[in-house]
Amino acid sequence: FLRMAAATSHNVIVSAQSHRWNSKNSRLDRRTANVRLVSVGSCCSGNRKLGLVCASGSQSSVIDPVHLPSNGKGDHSPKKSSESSLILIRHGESMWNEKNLFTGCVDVPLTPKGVDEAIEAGKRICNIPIDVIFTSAMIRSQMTAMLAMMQHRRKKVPIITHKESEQAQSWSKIYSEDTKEQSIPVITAWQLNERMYGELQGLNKQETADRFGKEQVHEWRRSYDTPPPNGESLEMCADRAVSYFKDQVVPHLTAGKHVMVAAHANSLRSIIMHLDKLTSQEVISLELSTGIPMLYIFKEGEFIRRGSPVGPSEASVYAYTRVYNCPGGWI
Ligand SMILES: O=C(O)[C@H](O)COP(=O)(O)O
Repeated sequence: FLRMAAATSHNVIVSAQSHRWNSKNSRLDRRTANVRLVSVGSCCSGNRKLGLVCASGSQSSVIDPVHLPSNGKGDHSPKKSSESSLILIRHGESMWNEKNLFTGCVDVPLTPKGVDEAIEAGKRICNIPIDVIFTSAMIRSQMTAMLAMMQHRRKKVPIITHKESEQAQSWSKIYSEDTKEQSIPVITAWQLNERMYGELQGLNKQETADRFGKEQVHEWRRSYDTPPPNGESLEMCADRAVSYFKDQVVPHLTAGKHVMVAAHANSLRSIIMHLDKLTSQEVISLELSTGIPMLYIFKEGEFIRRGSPVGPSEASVYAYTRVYNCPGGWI
């Protein structure tokens, strides 16, 4: 089956436990089978999943240089990847998500469940290289980024950079190159904040639907160009979030840096709409779950979607799947 799948120019991912991985690997002729065998397990939770995922599309070479498989000539030197990874993650459940309140630009923290979601997300991305982190100016996205990074295998310290004034910049200076090397800059940006929900902020979503009608509230929440009362439409949110992404995030990817962006449902929907070239109709069905990391590979100016990492792979090639969230959207 693997040879047939590979012969039909499909990239095939076989996710199996490491001992099965080795047995399959010994039987396969790696030169003919464009097959990626990964052992999907969690570096932390210990649970392992068996499954076969056929993924067509280009093979990612974003491999952690620490674990590079030898190329058969005894050469273990890290292969410089011509690709960068981009991780997008919506914050974990917030205290107003739990109460089903419209949050928008109100700055509320995570719930304990949201903390757990951020930690779980960190386990799933703990082997994916990250050189710089972007968050919104809101605590729920910053908490998510920090908690996720606590799980990262490299154990680098994420440090929020302060450039709001010359004094803030000078007073937060790090005077050791080694320490800087062991840090990851976290850049906070209001442009990545959640869309401003106007007069809906603080209202209960169900009560609002009862009052204004389900269709009207769905249009406010999911349409591209209909703003909530005195709030931002997705289009208005995209004007700031996508512009910031292009001007500030993409240059890091172009320079070969690996980036994580922790933000919000709608600021990320606007960015994903841009990355996936979704129409204003298609974006209506795009829903993002809290705390689920999404991986893109940036190569030669293009973004290749890789879905949500199902877990760190011991073979350090990242098992990823296109995970659908019914109905219609994906996470
Ligand atoms: O701002 C909020 O209420 C949530 O973060 C997202 O809300 P939505 O799912 O209604 O867009």
